[in-house]
Amino acid sequence: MRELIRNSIVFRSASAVLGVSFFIGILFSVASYIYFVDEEQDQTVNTVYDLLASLENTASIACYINDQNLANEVVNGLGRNADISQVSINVKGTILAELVKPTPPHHPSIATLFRKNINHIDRDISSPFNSSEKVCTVHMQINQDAVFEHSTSKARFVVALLLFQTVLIALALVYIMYRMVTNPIKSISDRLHTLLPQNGELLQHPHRHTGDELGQLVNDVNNIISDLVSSLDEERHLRVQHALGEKKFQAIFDNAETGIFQMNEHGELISYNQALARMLDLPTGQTIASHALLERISGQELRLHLMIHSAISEAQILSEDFYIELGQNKKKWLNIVLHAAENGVLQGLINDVTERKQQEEKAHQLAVTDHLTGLNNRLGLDREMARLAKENANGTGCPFFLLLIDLDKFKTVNDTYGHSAGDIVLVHFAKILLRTLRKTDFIARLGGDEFVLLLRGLDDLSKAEEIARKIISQASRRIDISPDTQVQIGTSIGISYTPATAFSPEDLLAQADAAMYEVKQHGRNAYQVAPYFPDDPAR
Ligand SMILES: Nc1nc2c(ncn2[C@@H]2O[C@H](COP(=O)(O)OP(=O)(O)OP(=O)(O)O)[C@@H](O)[C@H]2O)c(=O)[nH]1
Repeated sequence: MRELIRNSIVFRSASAVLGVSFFIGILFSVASYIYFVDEEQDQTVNTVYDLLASLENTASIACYINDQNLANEVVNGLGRNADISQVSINVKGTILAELVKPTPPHHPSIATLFRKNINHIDRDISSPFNSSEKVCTVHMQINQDAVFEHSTSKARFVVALLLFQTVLIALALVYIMYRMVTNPIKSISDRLHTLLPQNGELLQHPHRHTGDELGQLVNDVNNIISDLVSSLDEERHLRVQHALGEKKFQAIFDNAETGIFQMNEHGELISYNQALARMLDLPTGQTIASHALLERISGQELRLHLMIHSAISEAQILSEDFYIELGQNKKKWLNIVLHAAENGVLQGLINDVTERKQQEEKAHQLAVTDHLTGLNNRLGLDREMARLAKENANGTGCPFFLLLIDLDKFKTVNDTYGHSAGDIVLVHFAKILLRTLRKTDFIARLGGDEFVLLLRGLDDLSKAEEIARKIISQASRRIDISPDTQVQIGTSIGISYTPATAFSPEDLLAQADAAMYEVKQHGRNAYQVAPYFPDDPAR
């Protein structure tokens, strides 16, 4: 509390005014004191001279006629002056009259610094009849202490008056400052302490300060308060809106069927909703399974990291499908949509697209399947050949044999027994192929009675020839097209080969086709191996 008072503007301004006033007052008082002491001492000496002048004629007569009584009167007259301690009249070295007064002991003080050094006055007295003839000398000893005491008492009075005036002016100044400045400021400050702007309260103008600087200050503070209150109202309104938005988002986040998540730039989950936990088969609980997504898409992490990098660096919304396995026979396709939010945080959505993927797969399968035999069709072959060509070019492929098969005299079956009989033959032949080949081999019907086999991973021509022979043998057996009708067909096979190096699918097929054409030319129902030129740059 004492500290508060000491720091208050009222206390400090009053102290400053009083301090400055006293300093100036004391300065002027000291100057006035010195001046008055000096003046008074000069005045005293002048008075002594005046007194001597008034008695000079009497002294002149007393000396001239050598009248001791008259000289004593002059001496006593001069001696009545309190500032003279000793008077004597000397006539030609002889004292005619003398007065010596007892002097009190001298007490030195700091004030005596201003004392003038006037010891004595000697005055030559002229003859009453001839002013140029000196008849005697009057010697006066000055009582310096008396002169000084007399002078300082007057100066002290003046100084006291001056100090009193200073005190009065200082107090008046303090009072005026208190009434006009510090008290109004204090009342504004006290009001500000208890002001409740949210209740619409404003500062009041101090009494008689409406139009001056303090009035302006109050107006400005009120304007700031009003602006502040309206800003606070706006902010409160925004906060409410924000809270509502958050609630809505939280409801969507909790109840959405879509998985919603946040992840960091390393692919670690920061937060996710229930839908995502269900999709990834995560245990429900407080702990965030941060590595769950990376674990579930095992083997495709690089794709996710590339996606994260692009989302951040290109500020794009990216979408990709990922394949996950949740235990045995529980496979899912998830579509992940990702975009960078801020500070390396990414937001994303995950949808289960397993059904769509399955339909796509079905459609794809349908597109590459021969409807009659269930084998691959030409499109299927083209895609498979393109895939193998890419693998071989990348160095990740394998050698294989291509067998191009064309049934012999198939047209006759169609023409003799009808198209459906031809279909039975085609399906029968397809079954032979499926029976004869490994699961890893590829079988396609290009159309009509033309088939292609890809014996993958096979590097041994004798084995390819053995398979060709087996097919020819099995296909040559009679086929029942109805309980009482049988047909027999033959097969012509052209064989081409590629090692695990880059190859041209068209060339490989053309080589087999040429070999097969040779077989047709030379009696059919046999196989022919296309010549293999490992150094042929055209391969
Ligand atoms: N049944 C049936 N016949 C088809 C189908 N697609 C094409 N064909 C017929 O299959 C026949 C194939 O003709 P070719 O291979 O030229 O006749 P081919 O008698 O085998 O002659 P070579 O090969 O020289 O022995 C044509 O008659 C086509 O109409 C089909 O899906 N089903």
